[in-house]
Amino acid sequence: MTDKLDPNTKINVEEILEDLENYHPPRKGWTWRTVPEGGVDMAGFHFRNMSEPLKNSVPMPTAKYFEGIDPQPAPVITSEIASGHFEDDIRRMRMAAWNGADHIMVIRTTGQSHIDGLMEGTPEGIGGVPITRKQLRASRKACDLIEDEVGRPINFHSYVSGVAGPEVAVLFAEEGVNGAHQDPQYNVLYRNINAYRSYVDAGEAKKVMTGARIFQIDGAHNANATARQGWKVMPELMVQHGLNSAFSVMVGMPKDLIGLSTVPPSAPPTPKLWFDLPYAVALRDFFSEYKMRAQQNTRYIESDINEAIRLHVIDTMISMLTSADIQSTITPDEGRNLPWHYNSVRGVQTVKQTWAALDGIKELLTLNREGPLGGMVRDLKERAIGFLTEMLHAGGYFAAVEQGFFVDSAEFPERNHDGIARDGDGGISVGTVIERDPDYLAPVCDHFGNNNLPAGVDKACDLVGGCTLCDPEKIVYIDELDPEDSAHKRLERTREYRSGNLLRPEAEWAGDGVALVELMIPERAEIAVEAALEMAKRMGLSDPEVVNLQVLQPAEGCFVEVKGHVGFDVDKTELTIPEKIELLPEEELRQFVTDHEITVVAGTVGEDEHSVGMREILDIKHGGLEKYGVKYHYLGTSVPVEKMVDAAIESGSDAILISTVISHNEVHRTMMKKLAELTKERGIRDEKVLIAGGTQVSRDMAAETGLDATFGRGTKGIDVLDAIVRTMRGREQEKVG
Ligand SMILES: Cc1ncc(COP(=O)(O)O)c(/C=N/CCC[C@H](N)C(=O)O)c1O
Repeated sequence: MTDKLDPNTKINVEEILEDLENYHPPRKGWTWRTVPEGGVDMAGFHFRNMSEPLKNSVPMPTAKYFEGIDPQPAPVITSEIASGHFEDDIRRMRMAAWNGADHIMVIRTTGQSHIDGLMEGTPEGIGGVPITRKQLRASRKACDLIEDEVGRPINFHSYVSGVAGPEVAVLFAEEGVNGAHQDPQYNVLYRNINAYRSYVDAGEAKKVMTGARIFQIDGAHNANATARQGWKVMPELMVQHGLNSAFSVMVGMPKDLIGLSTVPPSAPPTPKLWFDLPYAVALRDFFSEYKMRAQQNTRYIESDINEAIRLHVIDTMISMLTSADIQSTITPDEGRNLPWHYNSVRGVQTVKQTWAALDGIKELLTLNREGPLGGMVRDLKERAIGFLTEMLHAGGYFAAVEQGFFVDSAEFPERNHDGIARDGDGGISVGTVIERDPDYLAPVCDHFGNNNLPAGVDKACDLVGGCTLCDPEKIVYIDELDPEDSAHKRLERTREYRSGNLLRPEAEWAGDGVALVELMIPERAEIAVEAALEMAKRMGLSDPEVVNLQVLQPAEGCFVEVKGHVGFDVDKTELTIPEKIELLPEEELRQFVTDHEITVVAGTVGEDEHSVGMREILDIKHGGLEKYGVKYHYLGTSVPVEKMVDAAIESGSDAILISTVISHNEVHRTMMKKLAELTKERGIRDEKVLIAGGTQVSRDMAAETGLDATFGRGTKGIDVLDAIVRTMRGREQEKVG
């Protein structure tokens, strides 16, 4: 079994699944990032809100301008995964971790809350992953390898809720799950599980989670997502946070394990900050002793990924203006499909980029609590306290639930009386709370409520020689219940696409063949949809589906995104992979230019009037040679090759750059060969670097035409400079011998 991942080798999922019956997690409990007191310094930049950098990671694309740095925000960053195939998600966890996530949160399969026992094996999930012992062991085992590879612990997370809540909590404690949602209000309000049963179960679950130091996230975010107008439930959200936190403390959970799941509740086009900032401030005023798990808005995201990303940037900014111990991401495509792995990465990048951009913001800006913000904060607090007070007058929590206090569409104290009411004598599992006998005794640890331990017994499980929470060897491991509906069967089907030679695009599952096409259709929406589907079909995409349409102007046209499946495989052994050109570091190129005062002569040769390409190579505007200090003499277009050579001699230039776009009758080759021959005739071939470029020119033409380097489409100034420097340096080294 590999005990270390190689960054250049795909993770071996089959190997992860081996010997799981003997796997036990190397540690239990939640881990926070290491945040150096004095900040973090990278590439000459000082960061104030960052944690230790990673050993291996994928920096942002623009990091290449800043020595490739990849600063890591101080808070834990969450990536949420829900695909139904945990075996495919293991690779996605690795991608998320390399992009900066250290909290992998796995959504459970649809309806798992209503299953009154533990699921076993590795069946396929819908909208999420069946959380089972085998799946947890495989995922945690993969996270062990991935955290070692990136150089930072990973918190694996799922959900404790539903009628099997306590059993799931024990399973998580046994298997080293590091974080879990646990909030009895979730059962009551969103799964209609009997309220009394939910709180008794929650007591047990919280006790067990505490024993294993599993970090708890509450469920208040669900009210944001469920309420008709997300910002109207702000007073209630603070009450919901309070109820779960207070109950958790009563059960014995330490406050450093209690996380408030807070979502900035509104979104543009409303004046978002006037709702979300006062709320964020009021919440942190009330609950300063607890941990803040800031989420991003999931209620007001539609099918446009860019709109979602912009919203999430603002949500992240609100975290930075207030505080976040965990900054959770919502994949920007959650408003249109189950999260695709490259969108999970985009979600993490949103936090990384925003955090770096606004690093230290609280040292530059202070929240003006003397202005309207102070009043709005106070108003929210008063409303929350009023809500709680009215609950007491109504007869307490369970009575308030029965009266529909929660998720009412009005902002308390206004009421529309359309909240979620739950009958204390109703709901799933009603009447299943059984009072314990006075002499009740269970020989298990971390057990909630009265457990009459005999005198002199410190640990309950001493009575039976250890329980599964203390002695993992006592855990009964069930491998598969249905070998046909298992990860192994699915892995057989996808092996060629994961470790063989066949390639298909994928978005969610290995080999799913999903591709996304972006089109601008110059027509009104109802026509644009049908046209886009027809075009996707003709491109060979099967089951095409429009996943996003943005009207650019009702008559002029629409931007349309179409998802579909490709029906072919690409065999990678049949691909010609060009050798990778490693450019010299930019600073090295600049220094060489300075030391040698490099000058070039440039022009378009023959009867050829194309000038744009050469200008792009020369001018500073798009990263031309000028950007690196190179001086140039530009001779224009339709320049005779003789004139280029004369000019190079007269000016003492180091290089001659010719552009030759026209290629009928191979005239571009003729021009290139002529330049090489002419410099030889004039006895200056080894003094000048000879370079040609053009739309029909390719890199391998240099050898056949006798030039030093030749370039085709997409060439940048730095590519040409790299060739000049390498050629000149090579000649210098030859001279030295
Ligand atoms: C407090 C609580 N308990 C259980 C479950 C899961 O319950 P089931 O297995 O779907 O019945 C949830 C789910 N939350 C929705 C997604 C998470 C959200 N996007 C987040 O990032 O926090 C929950 O909130």
